[in-house]
Formats: sequence, structure tokens, C-alpha cells
Amino acid sequence: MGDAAKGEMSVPAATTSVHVERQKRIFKIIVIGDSNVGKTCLTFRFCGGTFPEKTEATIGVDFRERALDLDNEQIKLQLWDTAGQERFRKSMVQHYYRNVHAVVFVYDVTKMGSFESLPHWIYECDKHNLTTDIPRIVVGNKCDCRDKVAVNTQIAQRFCDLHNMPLFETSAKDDSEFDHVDAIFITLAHKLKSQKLMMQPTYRYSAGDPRRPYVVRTKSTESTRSFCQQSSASTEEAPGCACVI
Ligand SMILES: Nc1nc2c(ncn2[C@@H]2O[C@H](COP(=O)(O)OP(=O)(O)OP(=O)(O)O)[C@@H](O)[C@H]2O)c(=O)[nH]1
Repeated sequence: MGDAAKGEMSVPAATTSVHVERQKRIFKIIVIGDSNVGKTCLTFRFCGGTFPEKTEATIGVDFRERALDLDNEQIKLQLWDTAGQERFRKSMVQHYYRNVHAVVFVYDVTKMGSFESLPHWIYECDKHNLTTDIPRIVVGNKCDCRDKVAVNTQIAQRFCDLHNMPLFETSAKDDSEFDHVDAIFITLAHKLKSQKLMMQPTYRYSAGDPRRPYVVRTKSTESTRSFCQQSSASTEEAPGCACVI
């Protein structure tokens, strides 16, 4: 009698090899605020290391990424530089707010109007179900324009305290502030890294491996998170969730 007839199945090697490959955690950070406050320049400064000579109004969204090594873990920050102008936002808005891990609100310290718009941008986030447990920070940009400052630090600080967000004042333009821009995003990265919400390290399994976890695409950050918490709690053999962002 053959093995199969005895009830034993021979399993092809491809399905048994646990090809586990550690992947970088990717954190999606949206950068929002009025047009012209310097969102493109800040993200460019952090990801590219320089201040762009010339920028044009962002249409829809631009992406910039930077890999970081934090405490021996490679992570990637994916910055979504969003359009400040309403007419360039319309078609993309749904995409901005999907599976966001952190929000950076930017205003221009020389334009009171851009600071006064912050409640509008906060409301936008709330409307799209970005809960307050997602790290949010406020950046007052263009501090190099010292003689044109219109938004006083104390007022900005009071606003941020009220909304429970840290405030950073900096300049994407001023070369001496380069380290500061870096520090702002790296601080955020540390915060994200320490929050083990949905972004457990993911593993790549061979196709057909029964241990391969489900991959879900969902529109809601909240439901993604609760799914992931449930799945990692109930699936002993799947060491991390494989949510796709
Ligand atoms: N002085 C000074 N100018 C800056 C700074 N950051 C940006 N700018 C200038 O501000 C203008 C707008 O910068 P962007 O980065 O394109 O602004 P944005 O917020 O991305 O604008 P949208 O794409 O329309 O939403 C450009 O002329 C930049 O050169 C800064 O730190 N200091």
C-alpha cells in the first residue's frame, strides 16, 4: 500500500519551507496645511537634504520617502506632501487619509491666516476618522523670516496645548535648521516605532504556505487596526499582520 493510501500526504517542499523575510515597517505620514506654507520644502529638506530652489503648487499629492535606522531597526517614513489648494485636492482627498500613521500640520509663521486655518485642517482629519491616538504634530515654518513673524510662539503654543499636540518652529530654508527639521521627523518616527499598534514587523511567506496571513485592504484606519489586533491575537502562527498600506 502506498503512502497516500495510508493517509499520509507528501507535501511539496515549496509549501513547507517557511521563507520568512523581515520587512521594513513603513509609516505613512501626511503633511497638511494651507497652500504656500512650505510643505513641499519641508518634506524635500527631510528626504532630499536640500531646500528646493523652485517649487510649484502641489497637485494632488507627492510622495517622498526616507529610510531610517532606529535602534537597529530599519524603518521607512513615507511622507505624503498634500496640495494646500482646494482645487488641487478634490480628486485625491480619499487617498490621503487612508491608513495614516501620523499627521504633520504646517503653518507659515509669517501668515496669521495659515495658523488660523489649523482648526480647519484638524476638522478635515476628524472628518476622515483619523483618531487622536494617531500622533499629530504642528510645525510653524519659515522661522528664518524673523522680521516678518506674525504668529507669536506663545499663541501657537497655547493652541497646541489645547489640542494636545507638540509644536515645532523651524525653517526648511535655513541651512542651520537642517538638523532641526531632521529631528522633528525623527522624533515622530521614534514615537511611531514605539507605538506597536498595527505595524508589527511583517513577514513574507512563500505562496501556498498555510501560515501566510490574510492580506486586507480596507478604507478605514480604525477597522484596519482592530482587524490587525484581532488577527495577531488569534493567529498564533502568524507572527505579524500583513496589512498593506
Ligand atoms: N523663507 C522661507 N521660504 C520658504 C520656506 N519654506 C518654503 N518657502 C517658500 O515658500 C513657498 C511655498 O513653498 P512650498 O513648499 O511649495 O509650499 P506648499 O505648502 O507645498 O504649497 P502647496 O503645494 O501649494 O500646498 C516657496 O516659494 C518656498 O521657496 C522657509 O522655511 N523659509
